Amino acid sequence: MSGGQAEGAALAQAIVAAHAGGFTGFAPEPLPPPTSGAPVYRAALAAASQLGFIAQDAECIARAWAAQSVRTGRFDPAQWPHDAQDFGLASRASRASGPAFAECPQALGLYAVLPDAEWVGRMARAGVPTVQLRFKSDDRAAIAREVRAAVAAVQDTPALLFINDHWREALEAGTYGVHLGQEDLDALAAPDLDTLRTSGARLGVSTHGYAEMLRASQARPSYIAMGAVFPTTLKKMATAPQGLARLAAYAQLTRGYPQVAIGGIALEHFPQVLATGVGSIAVVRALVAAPDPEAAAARLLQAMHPPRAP
Ligand SMILES: Cc1ncc(COP(=O)(O)OP(=O)(O)O)c(N)n1
Ligand SMILES: Cc1ncsc1CCOP(=O)(O)O
Ligand SMILES: [Mg+2]
Repeated sequence: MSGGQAEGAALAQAIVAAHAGGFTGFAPEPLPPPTSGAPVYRAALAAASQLGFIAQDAECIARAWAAQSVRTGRFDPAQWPHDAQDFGLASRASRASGPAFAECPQALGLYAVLPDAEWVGRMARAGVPTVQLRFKSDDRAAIAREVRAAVAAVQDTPALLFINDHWREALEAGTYGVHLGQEDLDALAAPDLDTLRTSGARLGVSTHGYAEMLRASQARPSYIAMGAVFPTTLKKMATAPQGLARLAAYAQLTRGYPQVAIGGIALEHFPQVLATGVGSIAVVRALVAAPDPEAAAARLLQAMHPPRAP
């Protein structure tokens, strides 16, 4: 090992030593091919891989760490990068990153993701402030019907309605917003994204790690969803559950956006999830699999807004 390599390995070990206690529970990932020779970049790439970040996220972390050390003029292994500029995360506030989607509340509160319009109406009437129709079907007529029924179901309630996947039907029905996954966003042609944005509909985007957050920010959506935080049986996830420490890091990075945490979140997790700073928690099974969904909604709403200590 050359002197330079030994120095790089020592820097990487210093980062791992400073953060292994926080980012626990992930097996090391293979070291991806480096795209820069900068010593801090290389050390951070090795450290992030050792801490279990997948290649595309390790690359983002390494680049951010190098940018941070240039910006601050020093390298501190304890200072995990959190600055949006160091990551190249597009800001919602700055017009320099392009036009943004319409705003939604910074804190969307309890967010119920629901399989059909009947559930949407039921949870809206139970006082859930944000609801999503996640109706999985290839039948265009059935989709349009269900979207219209969901719009009607929230009409006499203050609930904000997002439609998952079916953005054209959502626009036709004039819903408050649309939720898209990364693949949906990638598949959307630029003119369609413009149509969606100029319609005034809010856009939420799913993310599962740093690289997807940077990608999502390019669209300057109304909110960024992050997960899965914990294991979920509802959906096959391509990435491991991210856990609370990563969620806290993601929330810090994306604090210019309203944030939604999702995935395996149950009542008992609410205090720790809220402590990461996210303004919204999305759940499926905690409501639809509950023996009494209205009572479950009341408990989750209370956990979302715990009374302050006197
Ligand atoms: C609030 C919220 N976050 C994430 C998702 C997941 O959406 P997506 O990635 O589009 O996956 P499907 O739900 O379509 O399977 C969501 N629906 N809501
Ligand atoms: C749709 C979706 N996207 C990421 S996790 C998830 C499912 C969340 O369901 P649950 O709250 O029951 O784990
Ligand atoms: Mg989807």
